[in-house]
Amino acid sequence: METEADVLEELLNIETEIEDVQDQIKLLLERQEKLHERQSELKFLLEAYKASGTGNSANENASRSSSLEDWSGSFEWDSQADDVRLNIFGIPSYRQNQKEIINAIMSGRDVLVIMAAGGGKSLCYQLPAILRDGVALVISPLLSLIQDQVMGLTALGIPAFMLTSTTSKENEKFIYKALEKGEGELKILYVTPEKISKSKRFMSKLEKCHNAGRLSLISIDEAHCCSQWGHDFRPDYKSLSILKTQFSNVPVVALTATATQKVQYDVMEMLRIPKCVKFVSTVNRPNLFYTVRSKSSVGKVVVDEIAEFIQESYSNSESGIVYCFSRKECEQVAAELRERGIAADYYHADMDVNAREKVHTWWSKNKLQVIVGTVAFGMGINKPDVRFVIHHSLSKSMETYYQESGRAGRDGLPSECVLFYRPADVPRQSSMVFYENSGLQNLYDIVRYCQSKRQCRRNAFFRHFAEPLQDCNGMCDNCAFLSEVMEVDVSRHAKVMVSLLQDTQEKDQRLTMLQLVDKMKNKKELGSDIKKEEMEQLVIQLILDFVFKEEYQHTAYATNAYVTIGPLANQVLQGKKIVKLEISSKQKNKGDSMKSAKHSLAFSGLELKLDELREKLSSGHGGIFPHSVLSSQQMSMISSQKPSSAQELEKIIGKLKTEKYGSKILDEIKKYTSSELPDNGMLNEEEGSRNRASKRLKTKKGIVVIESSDEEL
Ligand SMILES: Nc1ncnc2c1ncn2[C@@H]1O[C@H](COP(=O)(O)OP(=O)(O)OP(=O)(O)O)[C@@H](O)[C@H]1O
Ligand SMILES: [Mg+2]
Repeated sequence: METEADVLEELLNIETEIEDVQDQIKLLLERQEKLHERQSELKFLLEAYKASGTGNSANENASRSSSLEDWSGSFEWDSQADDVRLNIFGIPSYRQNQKEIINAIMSGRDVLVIMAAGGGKSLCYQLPAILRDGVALVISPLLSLIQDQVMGLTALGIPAFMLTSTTSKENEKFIYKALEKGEGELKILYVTPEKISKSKRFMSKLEKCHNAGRLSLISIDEAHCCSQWGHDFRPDYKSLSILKTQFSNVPVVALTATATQKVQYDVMEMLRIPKCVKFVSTVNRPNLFYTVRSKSSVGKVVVDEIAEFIQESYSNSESGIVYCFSRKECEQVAAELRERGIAADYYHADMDVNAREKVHTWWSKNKLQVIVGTVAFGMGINKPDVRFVIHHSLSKSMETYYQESGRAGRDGLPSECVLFYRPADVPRQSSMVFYENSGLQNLYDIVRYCQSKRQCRRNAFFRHFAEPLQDCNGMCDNCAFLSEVMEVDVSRHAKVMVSLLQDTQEKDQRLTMLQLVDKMKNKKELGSDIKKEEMEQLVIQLILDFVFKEEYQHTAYATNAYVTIGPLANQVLQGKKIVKLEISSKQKNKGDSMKSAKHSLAFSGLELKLDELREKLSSGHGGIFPHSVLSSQQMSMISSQKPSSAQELEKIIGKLKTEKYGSKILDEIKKYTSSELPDNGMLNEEEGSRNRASKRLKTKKGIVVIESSDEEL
């Protein structure tokens, strides 16, 4: 006979099972949504393959243009464009897609450019701005970006101005006159989007300029700011739709470093350029070496490791960035790096604008080696020769990590991106992002990237941005050290962990990740075959696998993250789910990964001399940035070709720079070559490059040759 108690028990069991099933349904629905998203991305890719008619070569398709028109052919402006490229910009050849984009703009078409950070988007609109008659309007979101650009263009002798809150009355008058009456020399005018949305006066002058046929093109930089789906939405970008409405015959060029399909459509719609020619270059940055290093739980040890890395690999003050989680952490890490002899300072949103600008400028002028920043140190960074970006803590998504790490190596030279990861940083981040739309999903994507010791880091980016896979060329830690990883079956540990958590929950108690790991240590039956760090890694693995989930509770001071039972916990208990953990058999940390990536990172003796010279010249030319005088690439070309006449030098840096700095550069080359040892061409020891020569020898072993040149960027 069934008693009331029996019925009650069965009812309770059924209710628990229903909850369990509901959790699983939710999970499956989420999975279905992700699959749908991926399905549409793949369909798009397939279309792109078909449209380009190039079969299935990933590399060919890494660069896609949505139009069938051929923009790489000959055009009437070719020779003039080549002349401006070399003799004004000092750029010896085009990079991937630049020529085609320039041709499309010159033909009067609207254009959407998706090109990785440092790919060379600026040239794509600056060169047509010079070739076309009239004034080009450039909209850029940040004052600091605008200032850098105007300063760089002015140094090249290009009449570029900005109209912002910092513009003098005199310059404002000049600009308005130039717009209204075509008086004075003005080729490129930079404004922030607020100028378009808020200044009627400006808009009326712009209309006059357009009516007189003098508005040559409109360029919208960092165009992802238009979209709410982008990572940096700016409401003022919305008002830019007026530009195409008012000036329908003027070509609009929208440029951004990353944009998912959704963002691309949004940008096209927002800017009213549905028929634009779209140029999508690969997200691949072949010159970046990606590494994830395991992070100690002791703060001082982490800073020691960062300092050691910088001092070992970048002892000549090559620039870098260290990203931290919080403002307090930034200040602390900067101070500790300074204590260890590294010229570092911090940058975050709590500082006043002047202090921030000062730190940024010092760093841009190589007077400070490292900026320790929060995410606030973001879009305005224009420095091309950042050699390393270190993440002291986890980023909140793959997209932000791609952006932040992508600030390294914008000049195309080998650079490193190192992320210090420890599982305990996950709840720290998740308690900040869990309330954001897809916040946890995005975070778990980057956590998967960090936890993996096998998957190519680069491939993770290709997958994320729905791009065909390309070769990594050994340019990530996992590709370089694959053989040192074992997969260990930890199902037994997972089972114990699940039951432990279930018991705790039944007692109405909660556990954080670290508390759970602590309790696991007391489980005698497991012995000590997996270490504490691996146990932490396992908890995160189980969260990623839906065996556990995170839950949050607000206190007066913080939001705490707890680990609770997830929808697939029963599968582990019933032995239906095998849990595996990737464990390194050897510490691959101690910088060996970096060494394999080193590829002539160090300047040679002559480059070092040129570096000193550009430093001097830049302060003598109104304090422009050293890289505006000579880029790292130009220094390297000069040092290998050693031109001995102005004509030879011109072929590398163009006429304008040769006229300005040529005699000093040639003097430096002459001085240097006459001090070289006559017999074997080895460096004079005294010239010996502050350790660089010996460092070169040390790092020459195991060089990974990056086959890409500029063309592949
Ligand atoms: N064809 C080229 N050859 C050599 N260097 C180039 C070429 N085109 C651009 N550069 C250099 O590359 C660096 C990056 O260019 P640019 O600032 O235009 O990048 P970007 O695509 O706008 O990147 P971001 O998204 O970070 O703003 C600059 O120093 C620029 O002078
Ligand atoms: Mg740019």
